[in-house]
Amino acid sequence: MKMTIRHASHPDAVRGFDTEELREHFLVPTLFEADETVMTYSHVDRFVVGGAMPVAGPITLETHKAIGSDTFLKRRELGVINVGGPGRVTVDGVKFDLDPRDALYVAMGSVDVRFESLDAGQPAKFYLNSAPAHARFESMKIPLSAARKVELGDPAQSNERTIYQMLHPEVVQTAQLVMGMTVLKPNNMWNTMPCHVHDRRCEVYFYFDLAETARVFHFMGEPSQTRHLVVSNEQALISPPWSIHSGVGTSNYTFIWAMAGDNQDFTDMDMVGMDELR
Ligand SMILES: O=C(O)C(=O)C[C@H](O)C(=O)CO
Ligand SMILES: [Zn+2]
Repeated sequence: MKMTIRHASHPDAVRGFDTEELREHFLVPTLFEADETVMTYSHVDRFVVGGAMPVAGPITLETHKAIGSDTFLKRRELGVINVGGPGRVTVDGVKFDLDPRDALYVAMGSVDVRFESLDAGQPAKFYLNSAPAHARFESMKIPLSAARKVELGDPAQSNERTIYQMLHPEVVQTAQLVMGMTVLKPNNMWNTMPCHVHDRRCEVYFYFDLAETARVFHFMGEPSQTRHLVVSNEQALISPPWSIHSGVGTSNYTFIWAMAGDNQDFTDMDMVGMDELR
């Protein structure tokens, strides 16, 4: 396992960051390496974001000193969404086959977690989000078709999109993880604008379905001090609770969002008026 540690940042400090510092603190540039688990541990809500891409054989979820337990999920829960070819996750001997875009919730206390691809020519890419848990719920597969679907946006604002709420209290019980996927329709480039902050939860974004030369300009920062990160395909970023999170692409794209914190209420957002943005 490869592990990078990120510390939490105070908004007053971030005001002075240049482009490189912003990227070092908030962008997660690499998630998928063949036959590796690549993880970033953030001290924002102790959120772990990572990827597992099994090619030559299965990958086992290992623990790390940062996790502080003899198994990764002893005091944590895990959300998985497959963004590659067909794959399988085996949790303590129970097999969950995940087609592209399917999700899996893995319960706290699960010990033996293995990731494998079902077609070596088209490896699975398991995008991983983990947060501390206080109780064990049941591991459960959430096929894309079982997600709670919300249609949003307007072609006049270039933001028509479908939100698939996958790890959501109305779909599966979790301790704190909330997770899903937003698919922008063709010719629609904006997500989450008008924007919001939600101080009760952090949010982690993972952008994909982008061509090699396409980019998303992800907006962050305090409403009165906005900054941006230029994001390529299959990169993630950590959005601290005090930050807006919104983006515009050079083409349409898909992203996975995940939240952890004091509540699981998707609608608990503090909307930011357009006249507040600077
Ligand atoms: O497209 C959107 O709008 C979203 O996907 C919103 C995010 O899920 C979000 O910010 C939830 O807090
Ligand atoms: Zn949000």
